[in-house]
Amino acid sequence: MIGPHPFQSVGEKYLRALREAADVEPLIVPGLVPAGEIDPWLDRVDGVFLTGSHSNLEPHHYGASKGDDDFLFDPLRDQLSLAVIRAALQRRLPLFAVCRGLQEVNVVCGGTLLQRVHEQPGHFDHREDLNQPLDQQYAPAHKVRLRPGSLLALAAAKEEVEVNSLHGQGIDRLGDGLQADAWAEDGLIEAFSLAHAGQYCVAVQWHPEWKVAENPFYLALFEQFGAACRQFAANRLANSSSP
Ligand SMILES: N[C@@H](CCC(=O)NCCCC(=O)O)C(=O)O
Repeated sequence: MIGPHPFQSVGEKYLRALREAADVEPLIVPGLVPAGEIDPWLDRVDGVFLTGSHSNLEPHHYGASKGDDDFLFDPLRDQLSLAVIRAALQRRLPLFAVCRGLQEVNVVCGGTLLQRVHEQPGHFDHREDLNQPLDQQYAPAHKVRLRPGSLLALAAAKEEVEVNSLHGQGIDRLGDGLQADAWAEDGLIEAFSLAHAGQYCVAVQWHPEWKVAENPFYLALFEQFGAACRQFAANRLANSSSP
């Protein structure tokens, strides 16, 4: 809501990272597009990027009940994202998911979420301090261990990196066909990819779009996504011109 009017918006930092780091041109799909009408949009793109959001997935999407928290929900986002993810997986479209986006892909693949990670025994608080300036909120917050051989480990050129952390929810059960690629020190899965190698799909719980040009690891993640989109576009062209 901006004043009395509802708006649909996307954070500029995501658009900058896509244009300046991935070197792709973002197209913003309105949340009003019904799930059954996304095909014409997906026919025109070479990849899908899912942003973060302060809102949470409605728990019924993963068989859980709403707690008594005053969580912010966004059913339009839910219905659009979940439909786009299903179609992107079916089309083998490159898929890069950040924070809420990771949670959405996990749920589409049959996984579940912890609604309050900080209340789980053995987990620490992964939320940002909203009273701090943005540079502090998006500063490196904890280490993650990267799966050897993963695209993340390739991007980092090492097996442990520090990442920012701005989320109250997280992966409980990892979805079918997904492989964990990063773990926080408290064991929380912080990133995953598809277990099969036939499609670029990287989902991370942190925010690599933040000042992406100043962080070689974050930059490499967007460059990988941009390369995957261009490969998809080249394959599409080759298939369309082959007899
Ligand atoms: N609401 C979910 C996901 C958190 C998230 O995506 N935060 C993004 C903050 C704003 C932004 O940078 O886009 C959770 O709390 O786990």
